[in-house]
Amino acid sequence: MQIAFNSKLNSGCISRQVGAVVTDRNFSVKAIGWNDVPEKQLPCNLRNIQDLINDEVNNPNHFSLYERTGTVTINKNSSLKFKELVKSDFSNFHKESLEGRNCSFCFKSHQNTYEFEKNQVHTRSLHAEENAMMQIVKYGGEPLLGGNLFTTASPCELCSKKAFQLGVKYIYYIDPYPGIATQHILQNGIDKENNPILRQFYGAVGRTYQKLYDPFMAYKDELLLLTGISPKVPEQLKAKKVADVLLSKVTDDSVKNKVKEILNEDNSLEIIVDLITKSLNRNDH
Ligand SMILES: Nc1ccn([C@H]2C[C@H](O)[C@@H](COP(=O)(O)O)O2)c(=O)n1
Repeated sequence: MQIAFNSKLNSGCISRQVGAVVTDRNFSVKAIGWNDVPEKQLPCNLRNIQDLINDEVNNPNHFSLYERTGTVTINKNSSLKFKELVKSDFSNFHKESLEGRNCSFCFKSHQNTYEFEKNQVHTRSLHAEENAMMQIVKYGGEPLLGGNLFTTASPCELCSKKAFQLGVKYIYYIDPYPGIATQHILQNGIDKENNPILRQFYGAVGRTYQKLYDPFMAYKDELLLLTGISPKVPEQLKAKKVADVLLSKVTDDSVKNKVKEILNEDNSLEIIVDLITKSLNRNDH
């Protein structure tokens, strides 16, 4: 879920940022997605309303033909230009109030208001879940049959249908997204055992995850500081290392055999050190 949580930050949606991850049944990540416009369209957060409503348009291709020239039907006999409606909404806009920040706008909110509708299809973005699932269609990958969908917002009806169709088994979400997806789609299988299982995620995510799992130093170093315990070279190994040096220098077979015999003793290191010390003392005289 942390991957889904992080990926939502890539979203250019100014209404809500959502992140999603799809995995196979073994939780091996197969694709990641976030809600955003189709590739090579301009995300909402980068569009400037002034490019649409000012008569001197700087970037006309930042806005769709509909936004620039389309009309909203008011009733059978009358319609109003979308752009004029937006213009009227922004008639009191003073860019100074944003202190240099970009003034974008949410097409879905405006269009729905003008139509007196609540049509989520008007969102310019693909949903995070569908974007994740479509990565596999776009770039290739493995089927999601029996797999998992992690999403920071529960799936809408459209994404639920797609997850159902792909045979996703478990859907984990953080925030409930309004709608009838669960009762109407996810629980609607003829054989109930084929229904995807929707589970609200519990556990640490975001900054909490970071705080909980990010050690302030390597835990083994912290343990060393607290307990003073660290691995020690066994005495026998030390003896062997010293003996190896001795054996590489000595040519006399009887001395070599003596060294090998000493190595079999429990206190071999002590004996070797003792012998070397005695030999050094002898040389002193
Ligand atoms: N399960 C969901 C729910 C919403 N969204 C995205 C689509 C839109 O970009 C934005 C819409 O949010 P709202 O309905 O709050 O405006 O969130 C999404 O990707 N996945």
